[in-house]
Amino acid sequence: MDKIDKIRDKCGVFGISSNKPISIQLIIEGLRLLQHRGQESAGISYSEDNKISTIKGLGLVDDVFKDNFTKFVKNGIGHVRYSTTGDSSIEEAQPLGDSVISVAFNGTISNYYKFGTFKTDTEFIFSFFRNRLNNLISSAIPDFINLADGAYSLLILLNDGTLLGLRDPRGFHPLTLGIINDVIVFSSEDSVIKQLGGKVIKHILPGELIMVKDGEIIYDRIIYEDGLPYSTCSFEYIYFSRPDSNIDGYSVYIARRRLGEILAEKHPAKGDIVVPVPDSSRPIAIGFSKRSGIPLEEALVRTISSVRSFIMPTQDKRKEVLEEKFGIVSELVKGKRIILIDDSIVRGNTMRRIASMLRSAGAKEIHVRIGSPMIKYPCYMGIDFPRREELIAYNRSEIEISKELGVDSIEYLTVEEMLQAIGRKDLCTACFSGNYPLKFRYDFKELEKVFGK
Ligand SMILES: O=P(O)(O)OC[C@H]1O[C@H](OP(=O)(O)OP(=O)(O)O)[C@H](O)[C@@H]1O
Ligand SMILES: NC(=O)CC[C@H](N)C(=O)O
Ligand code: SF4
Ligand SMILES: [Mg+2]
Repeated sequence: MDKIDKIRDKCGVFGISSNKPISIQLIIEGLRLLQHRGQESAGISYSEDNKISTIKGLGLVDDVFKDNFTKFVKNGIGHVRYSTTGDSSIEEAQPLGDSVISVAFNGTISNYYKFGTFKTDTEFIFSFFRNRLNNLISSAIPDFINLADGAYSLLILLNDGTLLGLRDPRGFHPLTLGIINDVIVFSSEDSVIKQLGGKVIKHILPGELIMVKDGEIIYDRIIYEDGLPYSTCSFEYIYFSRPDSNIDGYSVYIARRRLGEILAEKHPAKGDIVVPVPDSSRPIAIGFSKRSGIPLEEALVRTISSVRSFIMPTQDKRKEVLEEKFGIVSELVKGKRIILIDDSIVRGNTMRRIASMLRSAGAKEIHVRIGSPMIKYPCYMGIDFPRREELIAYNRSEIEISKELGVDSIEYLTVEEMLQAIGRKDLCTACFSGNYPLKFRYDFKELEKVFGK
């Protein structure tokens, strides 16, 4: 696999705990609805007769688990992965564990490489807890929180059926607790719980540990508090999460629409139509159109529904997806001044492709407006932007980027405007600002080497 070109997404976790055996299809369904968070591998661990079994495979949830796969279990965890450490091999897929303990997590342990030779940060988590099972709550988890830096929305399954859910003290990525027909569930995103006919009990707080077993909550406490605010990933609002999700009480859809409104106010453009780059930027374009009064037209049509280009593992694959991903309604763009809206630009693959499609279809002018700030720095907290050189905004001005992309103008939001739009100030902005809300200090050259080799 081409590591140099890799920019990867984050993962999705889903866990269940029931007082009577239920079909494992509930976990599969949960993972399917979280597929947008990881398309590299899918897996499930469940406990039965005091023993954990794990089934996992490479590919999409439907490639790994067929419709007729049945099994009745009380407690289990599932995972869809995009690797931020190691490879995308089956050995490194999650859940990762043995017959006694299994772990599934979303995030990146930024300092895992300091604790030994581990292929992935997940392997570090597994080995950390494997030898400390007797004192899990009293010392192992507090010790882990003290030692580990970075992001983790973590599920741990034990052979006796106990299921633990833990969110890191900065709350980088979401983790939600809910109930679906008497079954307690953990899910990366709350929209999935609602879609499956359940109720959200709570957004798990930073540093909060919840323990459930056989459908009952047996422990729920904030076990680590240092008085520092959340540093939730702003990218969850901009791109990763589903628009119908709510993170810590803030709606993703409304945040995206506001990003578009503020974009129109602070970075207006003269144009005939506003065109979103499907899918994630749609609510941003709606906000832009509403605030500017310029009509929205879906001149770009997404032709394959299930694939996100940015999270494909190699540059070739991303280009392949992009070649097939968009169709264009030429009649809408011919001779027109287009205001083209996307949520973010990472490498510029998408924008390059679309700009050339619009030109070929006869667009007169292309003005790009982006619903987030320029991505200039790597991420070591759950998404892999391993090398600065890959990022189109690294060491380039807006004018240079517009030339590089072949568009007439480009403007991004500032960090302040983005925070104002989302309505939260307590967000991580490291990939935009270079301010890393990590516990320890690092030599960033070393991190680039470890994560971006
Ligand atoms: O600059 P790039 O490296 O091309 O990455 C940025 C693009 O990737 C994402 O879309 P993606 O196709 O992953 O998913 P989406 O359909 O949900 O927008 C994002 O929404 C941008 O369109
Ligand atoms: N995207 C993620 O959350 C990845 C989880 C973990 N760091 C892995 O590499 O598997
Ligand atoms: S650096 Fe960017 S992508 Fe990474 S956690 Fe922070 S906001 Fe999210
Ligand atoms: Mg997109």
